[in-house]
Amino acid sequence: MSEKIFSRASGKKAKANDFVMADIDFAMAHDGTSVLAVRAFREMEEERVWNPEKIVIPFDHLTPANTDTTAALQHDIRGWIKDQGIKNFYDIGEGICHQLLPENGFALPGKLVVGADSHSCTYGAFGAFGTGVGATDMAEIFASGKLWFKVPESIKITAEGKFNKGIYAKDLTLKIIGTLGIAGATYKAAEFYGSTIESLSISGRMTLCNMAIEMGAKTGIVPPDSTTFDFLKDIAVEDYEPVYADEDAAYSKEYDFDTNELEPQIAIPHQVDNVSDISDIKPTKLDQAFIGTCTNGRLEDLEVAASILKGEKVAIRTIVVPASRNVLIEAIRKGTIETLLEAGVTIGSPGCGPCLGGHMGVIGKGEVCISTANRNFKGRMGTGGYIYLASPATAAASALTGEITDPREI
Ligand SMILES: CC(C)[C@H](C(=O)O)[C@@H](O)C(=O)O
Ligand code: SF4
Repeated sequence: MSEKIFSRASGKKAKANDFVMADIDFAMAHDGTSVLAVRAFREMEEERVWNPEKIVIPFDHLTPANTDTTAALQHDIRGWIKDQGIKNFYDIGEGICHQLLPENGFALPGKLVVGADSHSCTYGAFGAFGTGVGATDMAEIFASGKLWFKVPESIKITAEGKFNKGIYAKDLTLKIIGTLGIAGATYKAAEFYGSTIESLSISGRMTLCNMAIEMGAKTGIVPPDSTTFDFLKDIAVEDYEPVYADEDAAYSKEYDFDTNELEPQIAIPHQVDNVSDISDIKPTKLDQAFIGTCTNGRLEDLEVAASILKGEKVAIRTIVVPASRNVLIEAIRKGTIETLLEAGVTIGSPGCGPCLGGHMGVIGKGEVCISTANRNFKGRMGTGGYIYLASPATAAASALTGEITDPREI
């Protein structure tokens, strides 16, 4: 799939390990990285972006601004965006970049979608080649619409079977990363196949592809099917042509997972591949639960949490941050937010929230948080804190008891 996408984007037959200069279909930078990309763009003495229609800028990481420094930087970028005529600008409260690009039809099958954020691999859920680059590379894209790539080799990950009750895409994702390791897929494109993958909703596929970078992958890709096309029906911003791997496509490695007996999975601090079945986890007291992020802040995730918390009261600080304004509105319409509020949950404004420790739920020294995010690095949510990663169901069940709890036992 990757060779086909790069062949189209570079205008010549691209094979794994070739170096190509590729045309970017859509480019994204957020409030954090746009500051650095625009600085580099100015240093390069560039004046106009190559195509304002192709650039998408969501403000999500530190929004609403947490300090006067952040506010001033955001003010400057808003001016630049206006000046450049960039219409696809999503200001505070609209949501997380990796939620907004899909919701607004920029993540499309067969496209090359590049973001100045490591989790841009999320767009692979739609059969795009989605990948993250540094801010200076993004400045080059802003200027020319092109960037060089080494075409990655591909690995094939097949998951067969049906989840039992209480098991979700996040559990499969953590299982895969725990098995391959944080460097298990370095610079590879991970293609996902099998009955489990086919049965995943768009939301579940996004959870899976979102974390491809956590095993070092350049991207994760799910072949587009009717689930994908239904989702994109009225929202795709332009025409697209899906690509599929050939029957005899070469993979540098293949992995098989049986999901019939999968248990809830937990990633233990401070590494994402330090993954364990929940039944092997020692009793662990918690100070906070956080449900949100580009990994698990969608409507489905909030609904799973609400179904567990309905009519109950949380035992610890519990923060829910919807991934976008649309998610929040839908969750209000369906009564999900009311259920969560009645259970004692704190709702944050759509965006990254405390995911990377900037605001809205940072944890203190020695504190322990169960989180639905994608990273549990040391200090990420606050110096001296401990982060356990899990599904929204496990996080909600744990919020009720105040310790890591199997959602199948609630
Ligand atoms: C701030 C940004 C550069 C960073 C990333 O690229 O991933 C952030 O989104 C994260 O999740 O750590
Ligand atoms: S929600 Fe977290 S992982 Fe996702 S883009 Fe924001 S900071 Fe990065």
